[in-house]
Amino acid sequence: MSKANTILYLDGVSVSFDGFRAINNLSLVLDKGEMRAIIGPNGAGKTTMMDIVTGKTRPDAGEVYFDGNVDLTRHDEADIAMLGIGRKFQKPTVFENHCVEDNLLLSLKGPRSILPALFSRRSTAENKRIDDIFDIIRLGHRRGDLAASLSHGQKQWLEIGMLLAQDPKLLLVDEPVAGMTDAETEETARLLKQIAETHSVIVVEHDMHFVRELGVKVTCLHEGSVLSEGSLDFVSADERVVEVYLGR
Ligand SMILES: Nc1ncnc2c1ncn2[C@@H]1O[C@H](COP(=O)(O)OP(=O)(O)OP(=O)(O)O)[C@@H](O)[C@H]1O
Repeated sequence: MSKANTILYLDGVSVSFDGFRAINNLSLVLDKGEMRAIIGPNGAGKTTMMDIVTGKTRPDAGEVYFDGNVDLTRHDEADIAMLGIGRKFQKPTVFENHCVEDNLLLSLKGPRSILPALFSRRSTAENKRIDDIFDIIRLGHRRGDLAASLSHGQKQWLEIGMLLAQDPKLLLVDEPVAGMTDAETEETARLLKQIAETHSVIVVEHDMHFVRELGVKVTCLHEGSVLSEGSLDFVSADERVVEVYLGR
């Protein structure tokens, strides 16, 4: 298959830990600009797949390409972040003792140290970037408030904003709605759809209501490989998916 229009291309990827195959001949392709939801039972390999993409774990076998022709197996974690892959872990890790706006400023892409980031005059372009991100993460009215005062859901949105500040081409988002209220969950689906208009996104989630709201192609992983892939309706009607995951 051609890698030309892909943002992520995994083929025949395997990795074992102490003889246990966590990822087993995994092939997964994401087109440029696509948002994909990844589902699957605990231990299916979702986190390990993202560890491979971000360079945290090296595959034992297989091809891992980013943005067409960049061989990610030849790059380390720091390189891969610079190349334009941003990852958001499940638990929010914002700078609690800084205000919301400073959290975004500290994350803006480019060589900067903390003090100049906070105290130097900002360029018009930087101000525009920050305003645009505030529009997406729905926190413009909380700019000056301490990050510690945000709700759990708002902290997740702020961290998504911090990811956007690094200007990634591909965002990997791990269980963003765990612990959110229903209203926050629905808003998060809208927010990610907005982000997906200009970025490629992979979202790992167990919340099927949220996955339905996203309205994107779904990949169900099981035992380190793709068990089923297609629309949510297609995947949820797959008896194997019901057996190992949805029916539980
Ligand atoms: N560093 C490691 N050393 C040993 N085993 C590991 C390591 N990382 C993952 N595994 C094992 O690999 C398998 C896949 O784990 P992984 O965390 O990728 O699954 P997951 O789909 O993300 O699950 P969850 O939904 O619970 O987060 C599990 O059986 C796990 O115990």
